[in-house]
Amino acid sequence: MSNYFNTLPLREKLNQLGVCDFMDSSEFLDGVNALKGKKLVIVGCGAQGLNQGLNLRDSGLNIAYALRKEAIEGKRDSWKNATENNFTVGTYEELIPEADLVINLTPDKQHTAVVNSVMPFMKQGSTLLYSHGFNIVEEGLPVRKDITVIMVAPKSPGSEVRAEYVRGFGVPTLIAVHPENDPEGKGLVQAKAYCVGTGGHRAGVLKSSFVAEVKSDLMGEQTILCGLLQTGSILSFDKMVEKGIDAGYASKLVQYGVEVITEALKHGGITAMMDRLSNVAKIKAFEVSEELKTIMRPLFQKHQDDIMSGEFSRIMMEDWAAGDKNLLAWRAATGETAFEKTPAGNVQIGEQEYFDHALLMVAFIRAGVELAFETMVEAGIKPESAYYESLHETPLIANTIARKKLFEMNRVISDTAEYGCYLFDHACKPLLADFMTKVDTDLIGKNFNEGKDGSVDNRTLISVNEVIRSHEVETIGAELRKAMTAMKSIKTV
Ligand SMILES: NC(=O)C1=CN([C@@H]2O[C@H](COP(=O)(O)OP(=O)(O)OC[C@H]3O[C@@H](n4cnc5c(N)ncnc54)[C@H](OP(=O)(O)O)[C@@H]3O)[C@@H](O)[C@H]2O)C=CC1
Ligand SMILES: CC(=O)[C@](C)(O)C(=O)O
Ligand SMILES: [Mg+2]
Ligand SMILES: [Mg+2]
Repeated sequence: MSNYFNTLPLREKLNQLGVCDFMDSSEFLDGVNALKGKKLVIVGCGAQGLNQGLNLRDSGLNIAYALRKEAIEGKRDSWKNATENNFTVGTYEELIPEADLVINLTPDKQHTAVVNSVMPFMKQGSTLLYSHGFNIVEEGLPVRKDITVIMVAPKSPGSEVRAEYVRGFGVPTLIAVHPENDPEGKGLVQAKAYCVGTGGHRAGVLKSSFVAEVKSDLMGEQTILCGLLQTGSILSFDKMVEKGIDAGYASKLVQYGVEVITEALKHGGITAMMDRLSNVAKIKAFEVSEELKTIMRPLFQKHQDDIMSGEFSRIMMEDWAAGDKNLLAWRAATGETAFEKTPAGNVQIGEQEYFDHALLMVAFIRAGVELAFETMVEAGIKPESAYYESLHETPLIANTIARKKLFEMNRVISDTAEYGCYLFDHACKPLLADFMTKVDTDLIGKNFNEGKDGSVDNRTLISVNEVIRSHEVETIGAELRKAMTAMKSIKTV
């Protein structure tokens, strides 16, 4: 086995990175019919496994879970997830031979072992489905040639795949067929039907490639979605406490603020988020985010470079071989941060206050979304894919932080995302050290508008608005949000 992407000539690399066709809703009129009556067996019942299974069953499909023997015998959480939700549970031997579709929702680090143990039981002409392309692209696992290999990748944490479906919406999703494994030409039809089953077609679907999904998903999760939300949360909290702001207030402002602030982003892009600030605050947040973009751009580019070259995968797989030594140590260290250990205070914070008292967080989010988008597009990822991966998924990740802080985010996201999140956080904090020495409570903790008469220079404001609104993430976002007619507002505070 070897990194599939690195075996491709440059032309083919760019070709596969650039596969990205927005699929019109008329492409999904056949609903789940292509999979109706088929036996769908999900291997793994964790963040994606459970939540996709609940959606698929509600969409009328026949779902069962094949779990490893130790999970069944040990009544592990995956067994509890499946049985408490009244799903049929069995072993590979019991369920895989009858399966028309085997859905591999185990951790990426286990994929080679899992697929090699499941494949011998898979019947001729069955299909293997992934929700992330790591095993195929970064490890190059060869799959039996009679098996169709497809991907349906929700651009969302597992918990929100379910939450948005229950709201009558869904999450943006990338679908793909592995060019090396589509012997009967049925991959796309099955991927579309599965995507309808998860509700993804209500939010937006891109016909993508395994390569494009991996190289964008790793970038989004390591930078804006998890890495910068972690770094920004910790730095914002620590600064407020350093400056004497009540720790309970600081904890609540950060924990719930990231959700409130990004809910505006979800509905109206960076423009809508920035418009929630007063004119004088918007100009300040713009200036701060421009400075943050300058400081962090090289780090975003390094993450994308390491993802493209395979260097990220190499170092992460070294940690797999070391029994997740770093992942577990970094997870424990995150749990020891003051932010994680300080409960949100029993204090009332109004929805607008989350904006007026947290310009720094608004600036972090604008800078991170734009940098992730720009860096992905520069690397050959198409704007539509970059939008889903940088802007739209940020509020979905923020929903997990609002529930139980960074603990919940790092629990729900994949171990792959969690590992990349910590890598970014460890590099970003020192990068921002000088910048943070200049930050005071006007930017985080207190009302920026206090003591100001609100006057601004018109030409400056006009110019700031123009820069914000003309960014490509805003123009492509406005287009893609037109298709999100079922998007619902969530109750944030
Ligand atoms: N988490 C997310 O939000 C997203 C994840 N993905 C992708 O979805 C896939 C699943 O990730 P995620 O849902 O986070 O995974 P989780 O870690 O949440 O769940 C993994 C599941 O696999 C089982 N499992 C673990 N090791 C093995 C093994 N060796 N053999 C068989 N089963 C095993 C676990 O159960 P037990 O240990 O009890 O056996 C658990 O049920 C990954 O490819 C990931 O990249 C894609 C988009 C988002
Ligand atoms: C939730 C998601 O989309 C991630 C961050 O890519 C993941 O968990 O791997
Ligand atoms: Mg992702
Ligand atoms: Mg991921």
